[in-house]
Amino acid sequence: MINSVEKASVLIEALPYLQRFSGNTVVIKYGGNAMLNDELKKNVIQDIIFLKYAGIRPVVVHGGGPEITGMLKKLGKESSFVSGLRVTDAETVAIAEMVLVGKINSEIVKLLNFLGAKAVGLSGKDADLIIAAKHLAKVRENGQVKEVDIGFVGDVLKLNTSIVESLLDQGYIPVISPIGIGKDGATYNINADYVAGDLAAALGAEKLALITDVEGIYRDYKDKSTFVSTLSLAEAQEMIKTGGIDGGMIPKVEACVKALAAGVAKTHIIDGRNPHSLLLEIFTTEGIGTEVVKYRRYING
Ligand SMILES: Nc1ncnc2c1ncn2[C@@H]1O[C@H](COP(=O)(O)OP(=O)(O)O)[C@@H](O)[C@H]1O
Ligand SMILES: CC(=O)N[C@@H](CCC(=O)OP(=O)(O)O)C(=O)O
Repeated sequence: MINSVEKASVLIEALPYLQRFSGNTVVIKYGGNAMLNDELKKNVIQDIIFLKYAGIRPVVVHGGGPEITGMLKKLGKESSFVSGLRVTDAETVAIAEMVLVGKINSEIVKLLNFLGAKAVGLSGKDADLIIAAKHLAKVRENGQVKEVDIGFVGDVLKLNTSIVESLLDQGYIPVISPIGIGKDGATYNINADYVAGDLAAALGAEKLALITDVEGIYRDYKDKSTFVSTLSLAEAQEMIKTGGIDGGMIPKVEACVKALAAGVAKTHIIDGRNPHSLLLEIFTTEGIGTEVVKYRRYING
């Protein structure tokens, strides 16, 4: 148990961060792998509500990859991924939309409201929030990059952020599903990390936090002693090139790169399996995940 002096020092440690971030927008990507049990879900939701009551403007983009995979399996469809992205045929995009918008979004909104916030769920189709274009996956083969068609997988072409800004101005927490609408009228399945990165850039957010199910980034994923707490943009890009970062971590790091390039001050990859990791990353000096920053010497907050 910590004593009262220690308790007070924990609160005081948060003061400069509260002063600095109050009034700023923070985009939080809540990944499907960090939603696997109710207790952890509650912790993440409480952290988001804490941010709101600390004067921060949180925007939530959620994933749900494991639930989509589970539903496809129930329907007799196997999932496959290319460079961390789901191969998405017409049937799969309909199921992904159903799971993301119909199930996961409404559950997050319910929990936020139940635990004391005012949240509003949005699909990328609402108010044309996410206009998408077909994404071609990039595959590295013998040192060459090849583009592969993986179906109804989208890139963010344009974000109409005014609906998000209006909701924030009225005190709501927007909760966004990574489903986009194409100019061709087709529905696109977009990796939630990309939506979060683009949204952080478009909103001029202070921070982008990606909540997942690993401690952060490892230089060598197989060797847990190689955990990195701070990574520069250039180092992260080099790790993607050399294959040090692969699978589901690729879209995360690419999202960080995009947000940083657009002026977002810091991006964080955080382990949602650790209770209250979001608060610890934002309001304590050491943090607990990996921060990806423009330059390594950026150490202030
Ligand atoms: N260098 C790396 N450091 C950490 N994780 C990595 C690395 N390279 C690949 N990964 C993989 O990325 C995964 C996280 O992505 P993903 O499973 O898609 O998460 P989410 O569902 O939260 O978006 C990790 O569980 C790990 O398997
Ligand atoms: C194109 C693509 O891969 N879309 C993702 C969308 C959900 C997502 O991003 O969920 P996580 O964040 O939990 O991985 C998918 O179908 O799984």
